[in-house]
Amino acid sequence: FCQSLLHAVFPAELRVASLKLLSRVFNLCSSYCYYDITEIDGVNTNELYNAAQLYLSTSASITGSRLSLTRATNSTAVTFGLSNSDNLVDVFLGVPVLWEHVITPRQNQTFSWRPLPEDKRGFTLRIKKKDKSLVLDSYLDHIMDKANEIRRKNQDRFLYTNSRGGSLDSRGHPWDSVPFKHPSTFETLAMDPLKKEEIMADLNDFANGQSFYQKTGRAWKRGYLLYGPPGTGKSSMIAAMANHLGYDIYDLELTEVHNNSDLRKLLMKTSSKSIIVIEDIDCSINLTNRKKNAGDAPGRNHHYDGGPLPEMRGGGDDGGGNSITLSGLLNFTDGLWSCCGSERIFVFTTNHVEKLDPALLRSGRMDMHIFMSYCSFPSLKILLKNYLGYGEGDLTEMVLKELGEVVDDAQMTPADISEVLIKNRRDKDKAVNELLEALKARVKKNRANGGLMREEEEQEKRALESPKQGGDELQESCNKSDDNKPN
Ligand SMILES: Nc1ncnc2c1ncn2[C@@H]1O[C@H](COP(=O)(O)OP(=O)(O)OP(=O)(O)O)[C@@H](O)[C@H]1O
Ligand SMILES: [Mg+2]
Repeated sequence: FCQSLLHAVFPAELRVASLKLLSRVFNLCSSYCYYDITEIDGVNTNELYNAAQLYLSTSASITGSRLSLTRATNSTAVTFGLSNSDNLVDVFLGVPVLWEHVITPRQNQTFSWRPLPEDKRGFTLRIKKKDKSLVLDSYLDHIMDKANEIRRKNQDRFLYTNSRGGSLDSRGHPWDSVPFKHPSTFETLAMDPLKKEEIMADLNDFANGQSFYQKTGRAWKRGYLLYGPPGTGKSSMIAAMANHLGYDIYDLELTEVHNNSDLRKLLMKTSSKSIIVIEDIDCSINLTNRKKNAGDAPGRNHHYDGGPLPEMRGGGDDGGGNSITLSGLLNFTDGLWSCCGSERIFVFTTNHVEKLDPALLRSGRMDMHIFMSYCSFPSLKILLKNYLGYGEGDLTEMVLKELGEVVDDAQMTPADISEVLIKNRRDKDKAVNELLEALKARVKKNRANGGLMREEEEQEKRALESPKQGGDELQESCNKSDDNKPN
């Protein structure tokens, strides 16, 4: 009754005006200022709202009395949030900041391009007027940074592929994505611990190196070449890298890319903080022999000889089908286009490093060449721990010595060894015995073959450890093999 009386006595305009006046007087007297951060600003989603929610979720979980819980699609973590009208005090650089979450029902739907949620949500941020500059200068940035960090930690990464052969999806994206849930980590990866440390340090330096790259005028990217026989953990290493840094993976299928401009488009649609992978680079595309096959310039030596890249001399594409060129690929990884977006890692893998064009291996192209070798003794110990739970001291000295003696000469890949261990994982003693047998049998077989394979491996490894000199050596050996070829 009172309300209807009030409505009758005071016309609407007067009511609004008096409310405005009241709030002005209140604002003048108050020593606080308020910021509203609404979920939807006009028709756009307000990123700051989402960030604030995530940011507060870390402190809300400890101090809040009534919390809302959410779990995003594909996320493994639950996020805490403030419920309606709940308050929370956050302290930033010694200054207390009060947050309130306000949810009000949305009044009759106004016209918009997309349906809006039923209620309006927003945070109100209260801070002393004297601390105003602090909020505007650094607190909001701090929230955005922190939220991004939390998001990366919570969210499972995505694995993208371009298997659709260049066609776009409804939103104009050339990449398909699936949640990336590979369990491989540096801890489970069997390789020489020192080398592992080196790679992890390199990755950390890269991820924390924003100012370094800016200062030196370099694009914020890094290239790794992983090479070695099948089953030595190249793909596992890539997964471990992504898990270590919390990056997404773009698995680039070169055979599905039709030309250089498609390649560029794909690159432009990758996000930062990602690893772009080209697996089996020697097989996925025939970069070196392309022109020869097309009948252009017969008899050309297809190895890089210091002049312009082979593909550049021909000029243009070689007609239909797949016409990516080496120069196009290098432009993708190295050129001006490589730095649209930042914080990107390129990883190439190959089983036959000797087949790669030396232009790809030149120093500065791939920053780190990582040889994934056959299982060594330290790697073997990691596998024994992974599969059988054997730690330091669980196996007798004698068994360890025996394993150590044969493992190098056996030249078994970690994949081969895993196979033996998985098969017998219910009976640990049997697993170790069988492994010893398998290793010894391999040693015998290798000795019979004269150990030729191993020598070649070593040579390859030496060639790549000193990239400059390696390039020459490699080219020599390639030329030699060319000479031997029947014409
Ligand atoms: N270094 C390693 N550490 C732990 N597990 C390994 C390692 N190498 C191989 N494996 C195991 O062997 C399997 C095959 O390894 P992976 O796919 O990483 O090899 P790859 O080097 O990529 O082989 P390919 O050259 O054929 O692609 C994996 O499932 C993994 O469990
Ligand atoms: Mg692989």
